Amino acid sequence: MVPSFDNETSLFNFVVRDGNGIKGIVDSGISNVPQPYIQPPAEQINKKNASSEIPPIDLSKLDGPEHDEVANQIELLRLLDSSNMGRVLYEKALEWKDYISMAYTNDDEALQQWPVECRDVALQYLKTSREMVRKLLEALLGNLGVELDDSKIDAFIGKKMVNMNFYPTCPNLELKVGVGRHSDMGTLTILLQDGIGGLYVKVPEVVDMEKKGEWVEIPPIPGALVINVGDMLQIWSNGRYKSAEHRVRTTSTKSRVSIPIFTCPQSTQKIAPLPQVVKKDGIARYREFIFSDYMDSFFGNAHDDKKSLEFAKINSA
Ligand SMILES: O=C(O)CCC(=O)C(=O)O
Ligand SMILES: [Fe+2]
Repeated sequence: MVPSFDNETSLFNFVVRDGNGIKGIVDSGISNVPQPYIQPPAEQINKKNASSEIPPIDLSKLDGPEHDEVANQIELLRLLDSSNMGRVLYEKALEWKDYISMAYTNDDEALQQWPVECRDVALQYLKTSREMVRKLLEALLGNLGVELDDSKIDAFIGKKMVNMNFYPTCPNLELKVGVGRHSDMGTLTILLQDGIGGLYVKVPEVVDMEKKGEWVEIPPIPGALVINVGDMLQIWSNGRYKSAEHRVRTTSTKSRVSIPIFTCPQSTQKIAPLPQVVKKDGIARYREFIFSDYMDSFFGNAHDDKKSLEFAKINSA
């Protein structure tokens, strides 16, 4: 039976006290991680080799004389980037995290339906980020020669979701559990992480960069947000922006919190590479489809090597 979360402690009691979440399992005093949560050896992160040299970008400079330079840095993100919205099934291992997903349609509904413990702060975070997301999208599309105006914005980010992720400590198997590799499905993901670390991005094989094909850590930087380009932006850009594969490692000593905002199109939105880009490229690398069909395919398959994008790829392109 689905429990009802209608007071300030019922959600906590269900997940933690009654042991239905990962934190509940850990608090019950287990000494071994249950098998379904252990990533297969090939998927485990070797922390020693995973390093990071990715500098943060100061987005406030988009409004000043350094606009072009910063827009170019954002352009570089296409090499590294990527929304999953509730990926649970079909992974190689279950995720070592407790999380809630709060889908946003309007303020009234959010205030009615989101958990009372966090709805105000989550709504404030969503609203505070709105202008920044818009500027970012403007810069990214501007780099492709596409102008973003109010009439178009919903086609790109008409739907939003705030998640709150809690990764409890993992008793005895450091580095072996977490969140498996995936690219986010939507347009842009705005990720706030605490100071613990453990987020890794894979540098694509196809770029001329020193660490190509390697997993690099995206260390927490106070005051910085991580921006992931999602699969939809890869498709709209006809493959110029790459949605990044990323994954999360948990540790045996410190729990971790992250709060992504996923932005994506409405489920009925038609998606296809932007005509301006196809014209320049002389070829469309992805076919047209409806976003809900992409979601079905995304959630129905494991996320190796960004296979989710195969759904839309034109193989002869
Ligand atoms: O916790 C993180 O840093 C990333 C979480 C993530 O990738 C996701 O929820 O899609
Ligand atoms: Fe993600």
